[in-house]
Parts: sequence; C-alpha cells; structure tokens
Amino acid sequence: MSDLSGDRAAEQAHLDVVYGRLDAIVAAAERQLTAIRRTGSVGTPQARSERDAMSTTLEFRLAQLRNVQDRLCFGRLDLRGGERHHIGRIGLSDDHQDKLLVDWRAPVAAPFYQATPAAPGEVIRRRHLTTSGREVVHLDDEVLDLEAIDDDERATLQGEGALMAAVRAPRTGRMGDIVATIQAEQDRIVRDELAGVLVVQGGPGTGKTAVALHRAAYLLFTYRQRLERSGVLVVGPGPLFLRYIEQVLPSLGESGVVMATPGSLFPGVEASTDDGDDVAQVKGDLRMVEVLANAVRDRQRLPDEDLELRVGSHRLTLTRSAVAAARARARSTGAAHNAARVTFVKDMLRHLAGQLAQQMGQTLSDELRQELDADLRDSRDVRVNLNLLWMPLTPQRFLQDLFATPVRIASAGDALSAAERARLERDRDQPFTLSDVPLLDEVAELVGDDGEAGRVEGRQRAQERAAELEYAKDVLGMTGLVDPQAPGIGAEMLANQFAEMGPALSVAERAEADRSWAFGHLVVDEAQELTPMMWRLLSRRCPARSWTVVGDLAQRGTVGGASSWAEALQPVAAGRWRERELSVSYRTPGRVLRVADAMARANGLPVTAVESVREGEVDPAVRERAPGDGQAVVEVVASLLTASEEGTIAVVAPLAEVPELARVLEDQWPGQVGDAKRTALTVRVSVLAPEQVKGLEFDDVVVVEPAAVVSASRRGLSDLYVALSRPTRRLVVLHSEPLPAGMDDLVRW
Ligand SMILES: Nc1ncnc2c1ncn2[C@@H]1O[C@H](COP(=O)(O)OP(=O)(O)OP(=O)(O)O)[C@@H](O)[C@H]1O
Repeated sequence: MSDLSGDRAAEQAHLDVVYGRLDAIVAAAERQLTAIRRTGSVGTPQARSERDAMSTTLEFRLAQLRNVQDRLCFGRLDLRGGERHHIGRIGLSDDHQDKLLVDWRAPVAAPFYQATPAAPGEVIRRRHLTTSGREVVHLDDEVLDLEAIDDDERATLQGEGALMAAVRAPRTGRMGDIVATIQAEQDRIVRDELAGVLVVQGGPGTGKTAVALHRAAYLLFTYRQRLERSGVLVVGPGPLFLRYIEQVLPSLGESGVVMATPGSLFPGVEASTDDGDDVAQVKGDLRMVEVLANAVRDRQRLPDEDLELRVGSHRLTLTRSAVAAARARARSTGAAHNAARVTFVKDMLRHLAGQLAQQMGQTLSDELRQELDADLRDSRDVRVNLNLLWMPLTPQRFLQDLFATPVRIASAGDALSAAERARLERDRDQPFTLSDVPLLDEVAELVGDDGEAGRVEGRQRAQERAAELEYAKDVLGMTGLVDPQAPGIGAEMLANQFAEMGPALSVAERAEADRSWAFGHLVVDEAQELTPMMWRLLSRRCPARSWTVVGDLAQRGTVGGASSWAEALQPVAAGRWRERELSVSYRTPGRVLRVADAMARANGLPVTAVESVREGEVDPAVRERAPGDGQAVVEVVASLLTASEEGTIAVVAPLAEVPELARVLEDQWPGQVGDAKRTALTVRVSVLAPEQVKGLEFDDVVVVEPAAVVSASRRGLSDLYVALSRPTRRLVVLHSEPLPAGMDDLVRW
C-alpha cells in the first residue's frame, strides 16, 4: 500500500488552520454576544431593539456555524499552473482575505464535481478528504491528467473511492448530505439555471431527492438576495419523509426553507388521509375547475320571483330583473365572489334606497342615501335576503356544503358523469382529505379569502421589508463579523427585529401562514404523484415557474398522477420546462434492483432503466410463513439484527397487518421499534405500510406478503416496486400467498 502520510500531514496542517479560523469566528461571535447580553436592558428603546436584533443574529449565526462543523472541508482541487483550492461546506478566508476554503457552490468549485478524465479542463487532480472530527483519516485521489503528475506523486494514488465509502455506509435513519461526492450528472442539475421548470426524472435511488435539496442550497447561495426575500418551498410526499430529509439543508448551512406536504399546503388544514382511488381521481381532474366555478356562481342566486322586503313600516320590492342586473354588474367586475359581493350589495341598496325615498316622497340626495343605506343595512329582511342571494363564503364551508348537497353537485357538475358526481358526495363533518386540498385552494381563488385591502397592505409591507433588509445587510456588513452574502438568513432575522414585528418571524414562518405568498423557487419531490389540480395549486405558490420537479414516473402510485411529464406540466408550464435524467442508482444494490425490475416488468409496470453503482454483497432472499405468522417476521428481524450491529431495518407490510406486527416486534425489542406515527427513523426497526416508505431508504428491508400489497389497491404494483427498491443492503421477502410474477428467482432464506 502506498504511503500517504506526508500528504496526510500536509492536509491535517491545512485542516487545523481552517478549523482554527472557524473557531476564531465562533469565539468572536460568542464574545460579542456576551458583551451585548451584559449590557442588558439599558439605553433608548431603539438601542435596545438594535441590541436584541444583533443578539438574535449572532445566536442564529452561531447555530449555523455549528451545523457546518462536521466534515467542514472534504476536498481539494489541483489545477494546471499550480493553483489549489480546498473545497468545503462554507467559504472561509484568513485575515489577509486569502481563501482557506471555497464554498462548494462557488463557481471555482464546480470542476471538483464536473471534471472527468475525458474532459478534465484545468483539473489535474481531485482529492477527497475523509475526516473524523477534526482529523484527516483518509485521502482519496483521482488524477485526471496523469501526464501532469510526476512518478513519485503517481505512486501515492490509493484508496477506495469516497463515493463507494459513502454509498456503503450504514444508514442512520436520516438522509445525509452528499456534498462531498455529488456526481457529474447530478452536479449539472444542481447548478442548472434558476429560471423555468427543471424536471429530473430517474429510477429508484438515483439521488433525485438529494440533488433537489443540494440544488435548493446552491440556488440560495447563488441568488441569495432574490430568494432570501421570497423564500424556497420544498414539497415532499408526507410528514415522515420531511422528517427523513430535514437535516440535509441545515447541514449545508441553509435553514430558511419552508417544507410542506401536499396535505399541508392550504393554511389551516392538515389533511393526512386520502379518499379512495375513484373519488381521488375525480377530485384531481381538471374538470373540477369548471365544477367549482359553477358551484360558486350558483351561490350568486337569482330569485324565482320578485321579493317583498320589510324595512321599518315600508314594504319594498326587490325585483328579479334588478337582482339580475346587479348580479351581472358584479360579475362583470371580474372580482372574486366575496369582493364582487360588495358591488352587488351596493347596487341592491341603491335600488332599495330609491324605492324608499320615493315612498317617503323625497329626492334621493347623497346625504339621504347614506342615511337610508344605514336603515337598510339594519333591516333583518334586507340582510337575510341579500345574504341568500349572494352569501359571503369561506372555502372550507363552501366545499363542505357542496359535497353534502347532491342538488348542488348536480347543478354545477355538468362536466362530470352522473357516477362521478355521486362519488363526490359525503357527509358535511368528514375531515378534509389530501384530494380536497387543491380544491380548497381553487375555491379560495374563486371566493377570494383575502380582500383587496389585504393585498395592497401586503404589497406595501413587502416594499418596506425590502428597505429593512437592505439596512440590515449594511449593519451586518459593518459588524465585519459576517459576510452578508454568506449562508443563512442573518439579514432576514435582523430586518425582522428592526421592523419591530413583535415576535421575529422569518420569511419561512410568514410564508407558511400565507396562502398568497409567492415563493421564489419551488422544489417538488415525488412529483409523479401529483394530480392536475395539485399542479394548479403549486403554480399559485410559485407563479414565476422557477421550479425543480423530481420524480420517477414508474413509481407513480396515485391514480390521478401523471403518466408523462408533458401531461403533468403542459397545463401549468407549457413551453417552460426542460427535462434531465439520472441513470445511476446509488442506493439499491444491483442484485436487489433486478428483483424489483423483474417483478415490475413481469406485471406490465413500466420501469425506468437504471444502473446500480454496486452489486451488493447479499442475495435477496425469500421465506415462506403461515398466514399472519408474526413470529416468522420476528425471526427474520432477529437474524438481521445479529448480522450487523449498525443500520436500519424496515418491515414493510400491508397496512392492515402493520399494527399487529409493530406490537409483536415491540414486545420482542422494547423501545427499538417504531411506526409512521411514532419513532420510525430514529429506532433500528420501523414497521411501515408500502405507501409510507416512498422516498425513504433502509439498510435492510423485509417485505411481508407482496401479493397482498399488490391486491390491496390499484396502486399496489407500484407500491410493491417502491418497497422492493428501498434497501441499501439486503432484501428479504416473507409470504404465505403465492408470490407475484417475476419474483421466483430469489434464494431461499
Ligand atoms: N453522489 C452521491 N454520493 C453519495 N451518495 C449518494 C449520491 N447520490 C445519491 N446518494 C445516496 O443515494 C441514496 C438515494 O438517494 P435519493 O433518496 O436522493 O434517491 P431518489 O432518486 O430520490 O430515490 P427514490 O426515487 O427511490 O426515492 C441516498 O442515500 C443518497 O444519499
């Protein structure tokens, strides 16, 4: 084995300098924080508020610097002409402004990911540094231009690829960053331009999620000013998935991103279950746009005949034709239902005031009109009837009423068949489902959940905010301690404090609560699942259409999801999207992936072809059991736990069997077993249904009763495909029913 000790010593010396610099920055921040805290609450209100702002910023910055400490420096790039750059999570310079560490997102660092022996550019050598704590434990060199390196140096090449070490490492239950080993095809996606819709299609384990998150970090770094103000929204399939990925961006120094699931995208509603396939399909269909628009128009009623109203001792007539005229005028404003109602009511009141004045024998002056308006508004008859004609609506109430009233569905639902209309019916008090979320959003657009006044105020606030932010950045710059362009939302936090907005709200917090917030960039994971109605909702969250959309059409589970990206995106981003593919699986070993592929192909499920980066060490195995035999699962899990001390195990079983299996396993290994609601991911063994493992991965996966998974729903086949492609190490199948086609090649357990 060649000796790298000299090189390692040199790298260690550099690493010591880098950590020394980081420590100095941290110490300076801590000193400043202590000094500020010591000053306490003396001084003018303005001085106090500036001190509060400063201390919040410093606390935030300290947390951020601690987040990036682990594997702070992971690479070195040697260029022709002798230039060298150390690459790390953040950029650091010494007192003379000489670069000690280049941020991985900076343009200078790009060749670290992109240079290949065929196209080395200026790169002679790429070096991966493996560190443990603050110690260099391993160097791994790739020489891209052998000619440029002398014989002595050539002899020092050694080591297992950093990539292989990373993909083979036991999983912790939480996704880690891949910043040290991003591959060229991935990096091109990470650094792709901000504008437009970038679709990333790729089979299981090709790094779509990882790439999407690193791209978010890259965009925040490169377009910090723009995106810090508007925010980035990341949408992932479910709460468990969000927990799985939540540490990735902070470890890259970015924590101001809003994470949401499709069920939480309408503020105030948290939908966790979905309707059955048939219902979900209708609700996800674009024909619902017309149905809902009709249903809202139906709530702008025309009476069958003239209405008699009592106002004090007077009797007034609301003629059908006057209502029709007022309704037409209100509709012609183009405003949403609630805002247009103002026009309608004004018109009606004018009409009634005219009659009232006439009965009183008076001419209708402006002054008199105001008086009569007040009388009319006080009249119960007037209020009730105007409400019946044009009721103010909230999206929630409206949708509950609509689905609970078959005649309303019938009146609005011409676009649907009678059978489809019937599928929409349900009791008023049922909780909202995932499929209801985009419908609520559509209705909110139609009825207008925030008045025009609110919007104007919002715009003003946004402008004030921009000014505050500029000021905050100046302040940050003046402290000399932190680089205003550096990772994080320091200036944001500071601006919040200056604005004296009460509790400091970050962009993320404000955006989360505001349905009409326009994000600067949107990342959508597992995007193949989204229905056309959900795409419409997302278009509103980021109207600029600066999106990163990742998914695998072959893993589509929902019946309303897209069968092609063109089908999904044409209605919402026609002509504005581009597609890239990822073709190498970094998760699933070749021998496991072939089982998943063979099963899919044998059952007519289209699969995305991928090469696995490694073959894996253990053959997928199968074992028979008696129906419902939990003990067989216990035995398999026991031997997996014995086989390796580290790593995570998932037992993936049909939903109905999950609670019992979780109980049996928990009895056996108290405190070490979790499910989707409880501690899954943080314990060694998780018991989950196939639809819950989308996007996740585990070292070992035990798939229980694959045939039952397939027959459980229309999405069963793709659920099974997803489950089979989750392991990073070992796959075991347990069954009593005959195995689905294509799975007969497994070795006996
Ligand atoms: N360049 C890389 N270096 C090291 N590990 C990588 C790399 N790319 C991906 N991985 C790892 O491969 C695994 C799969 O990545 P990820 O979950 O992003 O894939 P995916 O395409 O979203 O998968 P799926 O569609 O099956 O959910 C993760 O553990 C990720 O960290």
